[in-house]
Amino acid sequence: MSRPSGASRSGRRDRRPAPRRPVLDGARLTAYDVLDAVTSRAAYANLLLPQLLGERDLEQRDAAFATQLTYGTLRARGTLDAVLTGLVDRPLADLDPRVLDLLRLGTYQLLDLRVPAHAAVATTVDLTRAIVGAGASGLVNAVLRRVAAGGDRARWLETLDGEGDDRLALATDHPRWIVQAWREALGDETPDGEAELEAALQADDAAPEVHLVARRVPRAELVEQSGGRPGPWSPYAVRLGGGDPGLVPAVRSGAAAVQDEGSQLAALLLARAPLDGPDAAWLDMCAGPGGKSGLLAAVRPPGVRLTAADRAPHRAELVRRSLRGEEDVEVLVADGRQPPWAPGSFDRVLLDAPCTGLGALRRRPEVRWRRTGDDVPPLAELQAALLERALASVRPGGLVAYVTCSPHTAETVAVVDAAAARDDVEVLPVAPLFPEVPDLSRGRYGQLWPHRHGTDAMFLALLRRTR
Ligand SMILES: C[S@@+](CC[C@H](N)C(=O)[O-])C[C@H]1O[C@@H](n2cnc3c(N)ncnc32)[C@H](O)[C@@H]1O
Repeated sequence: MSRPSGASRSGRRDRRPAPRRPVLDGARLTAYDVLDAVTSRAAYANLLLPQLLGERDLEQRDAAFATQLTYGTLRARGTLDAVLTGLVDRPLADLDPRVLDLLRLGTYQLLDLRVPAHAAVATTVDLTRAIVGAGASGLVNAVLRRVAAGGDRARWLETLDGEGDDRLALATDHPRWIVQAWREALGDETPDGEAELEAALQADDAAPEVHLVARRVPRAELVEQSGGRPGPWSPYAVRLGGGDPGLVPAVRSGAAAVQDEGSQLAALLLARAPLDGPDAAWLDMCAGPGGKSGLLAAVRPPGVRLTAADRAPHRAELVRRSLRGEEDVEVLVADGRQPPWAPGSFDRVLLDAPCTGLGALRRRPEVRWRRTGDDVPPLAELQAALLERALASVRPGGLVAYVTCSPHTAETVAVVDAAAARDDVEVLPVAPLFPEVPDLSRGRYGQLWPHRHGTDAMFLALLRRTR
């Protein structure tokens, strides 16, 4: 995987004549540029990295290495910082942020990749000299040599000597508060306790498969076009082993799209639930960017009108694009807490609530360190307010599906339990609607997990307004 500095053929800076400077390694430079953007302007690696890889024309092998470096370094930040803390003579927060990112990049290679120590150190020192200056490169050289002398991750974990959740947090690259949130979320449904907790945490560290949704194309045709295989749970899902989904004809035409199979089940929850009485008006209350609306539009029975709303105008615009070509749909820019529609207007409402997104940690390597436990209470308050309005938006007897891409108890069970305590609300168990999906029950609700289902950790709940 590694390449000595000087062997790179790619990256704009590589091609510049630099007689007295080392030729920079394109993969490592790209990884550094993403780390720097994540640190300095809160960029999202999953959006920026593909853009840079496209612009820089890296060879496939280098692009794969850049991806591994970027995602691995971002995910492992807690462990890397724990190692570095003991080796730098000042608080890490007092370092030049560029130097800290370079130290993390080098340390990740030493701990987790089979990059020879001399290559990991030398290439990081070269990068530091070019990006920050010669003074900083001395510090990076000295610190990385000490990291290398401490051995790989397993040896460093012994040295750091954490116990219980601290050990688990370091070993699986999660902040401690997320370890605790996962333990609580797995709770009583966990047959093998700690072993499953560790499996759940480790699953956040593996690259997810790409899933497609066959909206307006038979799934068998999408399987053939994409070379994928049918997803096990959603009748519309195709799981790809590899390849660029953008090249699949049905994706290009809009008849199919990229969508996690768990998100497909969340939309199907609303569509599948049995309903007495009229069934003509559906609402997707927090619809942007329109993934679930797209599937709802495709699977609704004839005669159902779909309204999709989002507070953010640019997100509503994405919903419009996702619903292009669909008839009998309406897209609104609206705050679900103060909706423009009259109470009781809908037969079914999907509330895919804004949440921490902790259920999609596989896709966003930096999110686990960007989020903190303090983010949860204000979101839970917003979720409760939106759920109250969602219940007011359905007619008596109407259904509300409450879903989040987070398994955190405060955003899921606690929000729905509080609403279900009302005497005009009834909980409908989720698992019987998906008999094909094993280990779905979280009490009366449903919980998908990457380690169990190969999906994002979507939470699913179904409520009926009784009067
Ligand atoms: C989890 S995302 C929805 C994802 C979407 N259902 C999909 O499948 O593509 C939550 C959305 O809620 C929107 N949102 C946040 N607060 C809102 C509010 N008060 N009213 C309506 N939408 C809101 C956000 O703009 C965001 O697009």
